[in-house]
Amino acid sequence: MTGLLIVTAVEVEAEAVRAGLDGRLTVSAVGVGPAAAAAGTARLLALAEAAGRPYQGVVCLGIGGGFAGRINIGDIAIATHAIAADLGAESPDGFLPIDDLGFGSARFEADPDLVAGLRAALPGAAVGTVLTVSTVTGTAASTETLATRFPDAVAEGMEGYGVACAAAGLPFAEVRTISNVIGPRDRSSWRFPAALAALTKAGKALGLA
Ligand SMILES: O=C(O)c1cccc(C(=O)CC[C@H]2O[C@@H](n3cnc4c(=O)[nH]cnc43)[C@H](O)[C@@H]2O)c1
Repeated sequence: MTGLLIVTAVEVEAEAVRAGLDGRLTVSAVGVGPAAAAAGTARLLALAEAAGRPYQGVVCLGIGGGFAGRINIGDIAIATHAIAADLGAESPDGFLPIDDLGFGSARFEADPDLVAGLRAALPGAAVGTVLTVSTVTGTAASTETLATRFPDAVAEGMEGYGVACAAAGLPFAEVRTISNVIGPRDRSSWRFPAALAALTKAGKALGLA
């Protein structure tokens, strides 16, 4: 996969991806959350464009939470869609996404060619929707709500939708490696080494594909 910009939220994730890539693609940490990720990604794309070396696509890579029963810690998730799960309005009848409010869409489809390439390079990966949240899900009630609203969601992270917005029509993909089960907050149960090792594996696959 050539000409891709790979973005992560934090530097430790970027280092894990680079460890698999041998410097063949640019990997940059752009910040935590959809707003920081969108701004950071847009800046990198604009700089490359101004330098006459525009990127051909953007991949958001990082660790994430996984929905129990759908994916396991240390597994890799390839997004078919990046959906901003908390972008909209609450109502007595339930959550209203911005799609229903007439303000655009909370949902981006990942580029089918990039998804196909990733699936071929990472045959053991789970494939499904990856949610973008501004607040890490941390109660049983909100986990149940999200699992019901998004039956095909396998994982959540905090950047995918923002990166997709910044990509502004360029091919976009998102890959999450699972550090924790989504549910009642218990930071001691997060398995960073397993998720970072899976990021290195994903980086290697990207470099070879
Ligand atoms: O403390 C560490 O060693 C460490 C190593 C690598 C990454 C981190 C982060 O805190 C990364 C923050 C990043 O993680 C994503 N994430 C992970 N789990 C979830 C989740 O359950 N729900 C939402 N996001 C999650 C997220 O994209 C953050 O940007 C720490």
